[in-house]
Amino acid sequence: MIELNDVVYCRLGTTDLAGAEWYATNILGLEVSDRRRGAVYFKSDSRAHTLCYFEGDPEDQATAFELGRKEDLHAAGAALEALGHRVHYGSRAECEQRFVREFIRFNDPTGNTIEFVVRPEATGQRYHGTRDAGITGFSHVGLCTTDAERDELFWTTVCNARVSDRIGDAPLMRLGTIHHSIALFPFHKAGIQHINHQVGGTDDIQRSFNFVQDNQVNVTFGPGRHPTSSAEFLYFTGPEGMTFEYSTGVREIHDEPLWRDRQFHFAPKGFCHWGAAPRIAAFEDGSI
Ligand SMILES: O=C/C=C/C(C(=O)O)=C(/O)C(=O)O
Ligand SMILES: [Fe+2]
Repeated sequence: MIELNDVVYCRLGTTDLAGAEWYATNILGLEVSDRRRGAVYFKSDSRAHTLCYFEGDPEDQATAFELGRKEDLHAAGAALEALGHRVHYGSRAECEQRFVREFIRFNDPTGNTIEFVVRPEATGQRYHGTRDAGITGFSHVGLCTTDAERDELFWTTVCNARVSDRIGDAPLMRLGTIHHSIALFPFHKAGIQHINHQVGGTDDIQRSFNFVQDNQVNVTFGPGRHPTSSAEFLYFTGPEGMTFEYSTGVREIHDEPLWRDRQFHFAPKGFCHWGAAPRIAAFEDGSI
Protein backbone atom coordinates (compact mmCIF):
# COMPACT_ATOMS: atom_id res chain seq x y z
CA MET A 1 0.00 0.00 0.00
CA ILE A 2 1.35 3.43 -0.99
CA GLU A 3 1.04 5.70 2.06
CA LEU A 4 0.32 9.28 1.01
CA ASN A 5 0.57 11.98 3.67
CA ASP A 6 -1.06 14.91 1.94
CA VAL A 7 -1.66 16.72 -1.33
CA VAL A 8 1.16 19.24 -1.70
CA TYR A 9 0.98 21.24 -4.92
CA CYS A 10 -0.56 21.61 -8.36
CA ARG A 11 1.30 22.51 -11.55
CA LEU A 12 -0.68 24.23 -14.30
CA GLY A 13 0.47 24.99 -17.85
CA THR A 14 -0.59 28.37 -19.22
CA THR A 15 -0.28 30.25 -22.49
CA ASP A 16 -0.33 33.56 -20.57
CA LEU A 17 2.05 33.37 -17.63
CA ALA A 18 1.82 37.09 -16.83
CA GLY A 19 -1.98 36.92 -16.85
CA ALA A 20 -1.98 33.83 -14.63
CA GLU A 21 0.36 35.57 -12.17
CA TRP A 22 -1.87 38.64 -12.14
CA TYR A 23 -4.91 36.50 -11.35
CA ALA A 24 -3.16 34.31 -8.75
CA THR A 25 -1.95 37.35 -6.80
CA ASN A 26 -4.64 39.99 -7.33
CA ILE A 27 -7.75 37.80 -7.40
CA LEU A 28 -6.94 34.49 -5.71
CA GLY A 29 -4.74 36.18 -3.14
CA LEU A 30 -1.61 34.01 -3.31
CA GLU A 31 1.96 35.22 -2.79
CA VAL A 32 4.71 34.84 -5.40
CA SER A 33 7.39 32.75 -3.69
CA ASP A 34 9.77 32.27 -6.61
CA ARG A 35 10.26 32.88 -10.27
CA ARG A 36 12.26 30.71 -12.62
CA ARG A 37 12.52 30.99 -16.37
CA GLY A 38 9.06 30.19 -17.68
CA ALA A 39 7.50 29.45 -14.29
CA VAL A 40 6.07 31.34 -11.31
CA TYR A 41 5.62 29.70 -7.89
CA PHE A 42 2.98 30.66 -5.35
CA LYS A 43 2.68 30.21 -1.58
CA SER A 44 -0.61 29.84 0.27
CA ASP A 45 0.75 28.67 3.63
CA SER A 46 4.15 27.99 5.18
CA ARG A 47 5.16 25.53 2.44
CA ALA A 48 7.68 26.73 -0.18
CA HIS A 49 4.98 26.56 -2.84
CA THR A 50 1.57 25.00 -3.34
CA LEU A 51 0.89 26.14 -6.92
CA CYS A 52 3.10 26.61 -9.97
CA TYR A 53 2.06 28.15 -13.27
CA PHE A 54 4.44 27.40 -16.12
CA GLU A 55 4.53 28.38 -19.78
CA GLY A 56 2.98 25.47 -21.62
CA ASP A 57 -0.13 23.67 -22.70
CA PRO A 58 -3.06 24.41 -20.33
CA GLU A 59 -3.93 20.71 -20.52
CA ASP A 60 -0.52 19.94 -18.99
CA GLN A 61 -1.54 19.75 -15.32
CA ALA A 62 -0.11 17.76 -12.44
CA THR A 63 -1.12 17.12 -8.85
CA ALA A 64 1.48 16.12 -6.25
CA PHE A 65 1.21 14.04 -3.10
CA GLU A 66 3.81 13.61 -0.36
CA LEU A 67 5.20 10.25 0.78
CA GLY A 68 7.38 9.69 3.81
CA ARG A 69 10.85 8.57 2.72
CA LYS A 70 12.75 7.89 -0.47
CA GLU A 71 12.55 4.13 0.21
CA ASP A 72 8.75 4.52 0.18
CA LEU A 73 8.98 6.39 -3.11
CA HIS A 74 11.08 3.67 -4.73
CA ALA A 75 8.69 1.00 -3.45
CA ALA A 76 5.77 3.04 -4.81
CA GLY A 77 7.48 3.33 -8.21
CA ALA A 78 8.03 -0.44 -8.34
CA ALA A 79 4.44 -1.15 -7.27
CA LEU A 80 3.06 1.19 -9.95
CA GLU A 81 5.29 -0.34 -12.63
CA ALA A 82 4.13 -3.81 -11.59
CA LEU A 83 0.56 -2.61 -12.15
CA GLY A 84 1.47 -1.47 -15.66
CA HIS A 85 1.92 2.28 -15.06
CA ARG A 86 4.79 3.95 -16.87
CA VAL A 87 6.80 5.70 -14.13
CA HIS A 88 9.16 8.63 -14.72
CA TYR A 89 11.83 9.22 -12.07
CA GLY A 90 12.44 12.97 -11.72
CA SER A 91 15.87 14.30 -12.68
CA ARG A 92 17.79 16.56 -10.34
CA ALA A 93 16.74 19.61 -12.39
CA GLU A 94 13.10 18.53 -12.29
CA CYS A 95 13.34 18.05 -8.50
CA GLU A 96 14.77 21.55 -8.14
CA GLN A 97 11.90 22.91 -10.23
CA ARG A 98 9.52 21.39 -7.69
CA PHE A 99 11.41 22.15 -4.45
CA VAL A 100 11.44 18.43 -3.55
CA ARG A 101 14.20 15.89 -2.87
CA GLU A 102 12.88 13.19 -5.17
CA PHE A 103 9.73 12.50 -7.13
CA ILE A 104 8.11 10.12 -9.57
CA ARG A 105 5.48 10.95 -12.17
CA PHE A 106 2.86 8.65 -13.63
CA ASN A 107 -0.73 8.76 -14.88
CA ASP A 108 -3.63 7.58 -12.76
CA PRO A 109 -6.07 5.19 -14.52
CA THR A 110 -8.00 8.14 -16.02
CA GLY A 111 -4.80 9.72 -17.33
CA ASN A 112 -4.37 12.50 -14.74
CA THR A 113 -0.70 13.35 -14.24
CA ILE A 114 0.24 12.54 -10.67
CA GLU A 115 3.53 13.22 -8.90
CA PHE A 116 4.58 11.44 -5.71
CA VAL A 117 7.25 13.46 -3.92
CA VAL A 118 9.46 13.17 -0.86
CA ARG A 119 10.60 16.03 1.33
CA PRO A 120 8.83 18.97 -0.26
CA GLU A 121 10.45 22.15 1.00
CA ALA A 122 8.91 23.99 3.93
CA THR A 123 9.75 27.56 4.88
CA GLY A 124 9.87 29.16 8.29
CA GLN A 125 7.91 32.00 6.81
CA ARG A 126 4.26 32.76 6.97
CA TYR A 127 2.38 33.46 3.80
CA HIS A 128 1.31 37.03 3.05
CA GLY A 129 -1.30 37.22 0.33
CA THR A 130 -1.23 40.20 -2.01
CA ARG A 131 -4.87 40.79 -1.18
CA ASP A 132 -6.48 39.79 2.09
CA ALA A 133 -8.44 36.73 0.94
CA GLY A 134 -8.08 35.13 4.39
CA ILE A 135 -6.39 32.04 2.94
CA THR A 136 -5.09 29.59 5.53
CA GLY A 137 -3.68 27.09 3.03
CA PHE A 138 -4.00 24.82 0.01
CA SER A 139 -6.25 21.96 1.08
CA HIS A 140 -7.63 19.67 -1.62
CA VAL A 141 -7.98 18.94 -5.27
CA GLY A 142 -10.83 17.60 -7.37
CA LEU A 143 -9.70 15.35 -10.23
CA CYS A 144 -11.76 14.30 -13.23
CA THR A 145 -12.40 10.59 -13.59
CA THR A 146 -13.65 8.67 -16.63
CA ASP A 147 -14.57 5.72 -14.36
CA ALA A 148 -15.20 6.62 -10.73
CA GLU A 149 -15.40 3.05 -9.46
CA ARG A 150 -12.11 2.05 -11.09
CA ASP A 151 -10.29 5.19 -9.92
CA GLU A 152 -11.70 4.98 -6.39
CA LEU A 153 -10.26 1.47 -6.24
CA PHE A 154 -6.87 2.80 -7.37
CA TRP A 155 -6.74 5.53 -4.72
CA THR A 156 -8.10 3.32 -1.92
CA THR A 157 -6.37 -0.01 -2.59
CA VAL A 158 -3.09 0.86 -4.34
CA CYS A 159 -2.87 4.01 -2.17
CA ASN A 160 -4.14 4.67 1.34
CA ALA A 161 -7.05 7.04 0.59
CA ARG A 162 -10.28 6.35 2.50
CA VAL A 163 -13.72 7.35 1.22
CA SER A 164 -15.35 9.88 3.56
CA ASP A 165 -18.53 10.38 1.51
CA ARG A 166 -19.85 10.00 -2.02
CA ILE A 167 -21.97 12.36 -4.11
CA GLY A 168 -23.49 10.04 -6.68
CA ASP A 169 -20.45 8.03 -7.78
CA ALA A 170 -18.03 10.84 -6.90
CA PRO A 171 -15.91 9.83 -3.89
CA LEU A 172 -14.49 12.44 -1.49
CA MET A 173 -11.41 10.81 0.02
CA ARG A 174 -9.18 11.58 2.99
CA LEU A 175 -5.51 10.90 3.51
CA GLY A 176 -5.32 12.20 7.07
CA THR A 177 -8.01 13.65 9.30
CA ILE A 178 -9.31 16.32 6.88
CA HIS A 179 -12.61 15.13 5.34
CA HIS A 180 -11.08 15.06 1.86
CA SER A 181 -7.74 15.81 0.24
CA ILE A 182 -8.80 14.37 -3.09
CA ALA A 183 -12.19 14.06 -4.77
CA LEU A 184 -13.01 12.37 -8.07
CA PHE A 185 -15.68 13.79 -10.35
CA PRO A 186 -16.97 11.85 -13.38
CA PHE A 187 -16.09 13.65 -16.62
CA HIS A 188 -15.29 12.72 -20.21
CA LYS A 189 -11.57 13.44 -19.92
CA ALA A 190 -8.69 13.80 -17.50
CA GLY A 191 -7.86 17.07 -15.77
CA ILE A 192 -7.88 18.96 -12.52
CA GLN A 193 -11.53 19.70 -11.85
CA HIS A 194 -10.99 22.22 -9.03
CA ILE A 195 -8.35 23.49 -6.62
CA ASN A 196 -9.36 24.32 -3.05
CA HIS A 197 -7.85 26.79 -0.60
CA GLN A 198 -9.19 27.03 2.91
CA VAL A 199 -10.03 30.48 4.26
CA GLY A 200 -10.45 31.67 7.84
CA GLY A 201 -14.22 32.00 8.10
CA THR A 202 -17.61 33.00 6.74
CA ASP A 203 -16.61 36.64 6.44
CA ASP A 204 -13.81 35.68 4.04
CA ILE A 205 -16.22 33.70 1.86
CA GLN A 206 -18.74 36.56 1.74
CA ARG A 207 -16.08 39.23 1.24
CA SER A 208 -14.57 37.26 -1.64
CA PHE A 209 -18.01 36.73 -3.16
CA ASN A 210 -18.34 40.51 -3.52
CA PHE A 211 -14.69 41.00 -4.43
CA VAL A 212 -14.56 38.51 -7.29
CA GLN A 213 -17.86 39.74 -8.72
CA ASP A 214 -16.69 43.35 -8.55
CA ASN A 215 -13.65 42.21 -10.54
CA GLN A 216 -15.72 40.55 -13.29
CA VAL A 217 -14.74 37.05 -12.19
CA ASN A 218 -17.33 34.39 -12.95
CA VAL A 219 -18.84 32.88 -9.77
CA THR A 220 -19.86 29.32 -10.65
CA PHE A 221 -21.24 28.05 -7.33
CA GLY A 222 -22.13 29.57 -4.00
CA PRO A 223 -21.80 30.97 -1.53
CA GLY A 224 -23.15 27.78 -0.02
CA ARG A 225 -22.52 24.96 2.42
CA HIS A 226 -21.53 21.43 1.44
CA PRO A 227 -23.68 18.78 3.18
CA THR A 228 -20.69 16.42 2.86
CA SER A 229 -17.83 18.23 4.61
CA SER A 230 -20.05 20.93 6.23
CA ALA A 231 -17.72 23.53 4.72
CA GLU A 232 -19.03 26.89 3.51
CA PHE A 233 -17.78 27.49 0.00
CA LEU A 234 -17.41 29.73 -3.04
CA TYR A 235 -16.34 28.52 -6.51
CA PHE A 236 -15.15 30.82 -9.29
CA THR A 237 -13.30 30.65 -12.58
CA GLY A 238 -9.59 31.26 -13.05
CA PRO A 239 -7.10 31.33 -15.93
CA GLU A 240 -7.68 28.83 -18.73
CA GLY A 241 -11.09 28.01 -17.20
CA MET A 242 -9.71 26.40 -14.03
CA THR A 243 -12.19 26.27 -11.15
CA PHE A 244 -10.94 27.57 -7.80
CA GLU A 245 -12.76 27.03 -4.51
CA TYR A 246 -12.46 28.79 -1.19
CA SER A 247 -13.98 26.93 1.72
CA THR A 248 -14.04 27.14 5.48
CA GLY A 249 -15.01 24.81 8.29
CA VAL A 250 -14.20 21.52 6.59
CA ARG A 251 -15.08 18.53 8.78
CA GLU A 252 -12.25 16.59 10.42
CA ILE A 253 -12.58 12.86 10.98
CA HIS A 254 -10.88 11.73 14.16
CA ASP A 255 -13.04 8.68 14.89
CA GLU A 256 -11.32 6.87 12.01
CA PRO A 257 -12.44 3.28 12.68
CA LEU A 258 -16.02 4.36 13.40
CA TRP A 259 -16.61 6.67 10.43
CA ARG A 260 -18.91 5.28 7.74
CA ASP A 261 -18.99 6.93 4.31
CA ARG A 262 -22.35 8.41 3.44
CA GLN A 263 -24.16 8.57 0.11
CA PHE A 264 -25.41 11.95 -1.16
CA HIS A 265 -27.49 12.78 -4.24
CA PHE A 266 -25.68 13.83 -7.41
CA ALA A 267 -28.07 16.79 -7.58
CA PRO A 268 -27.96 20.33 -6.19
CA LYS A 269 -29.23 19.13 -2.79
CA GLY A 270 -26.24 16.80 -2.54
CA PHE A 271 -23.90 19.67 -3.26
CA CYS A 272 -25.35 22.54 -1.22
CA HIS A 273 -27.35 22.78 2.00
CA TRP A 274 -28.49 26.30 1.19
CA GLY A 275 -29.95 25.55 -2.24
CA ALA A 276 -27.24 27.02 -4.46
CA ALA A 277 -27.01 25.21 -7.81
CA PRO A 278 -23.60 24.61 -9.39
CA ARG A 279 -22.74 25.97 -12.83
CA ILE A 280 -19.71 23.69 -13.13
CA ALA A 281 -19.77 20.99 -15.81
CA ALA A 282 -18.59 18.07 -13.68
CA PHE A 283 -21.04 18.99 -10.87
CA GLU A 284 -24.02 19.39 -13.18
CA ASP A 285 -23.85 16.14 -15.10
CA GLY A 286 -21.35 13.51 -14.16
CA SER A 287 -21.57 11.84 -17.54
CA ILE A 288 -20.61 14.85 -19.67
O1 LIG B 1 -20.48 19.70 -3.84
C1 LIG B 1 -19.54 18.96 -3.95
C2 LIG B 1 -18.35 19.13 -3.25
C3 LIG B 1 -18.18 18.81 -1.96
C4 LIG B 1 -17.01 19.22 -1.25
C5 LIG B 1 -17.07 19.27 0.20
O2 LIG B 1 -17.82 18.46 0.80
O3 LIG B 1 -16.37 20.08 0.81
C6 LIG B 1 -15.88 19.58 -1.86
O4 LIG B 1 -15.15 20.57 -1.48
C7 LIG B 1 -15.32 18.83 -2.97
O5 LIG B 1 -15.87 17.82 -3.37
O6 LIG B 1 -14.28 19.19 -3.45
FE1 LIG C 1 -13.78 21.08 -3.10
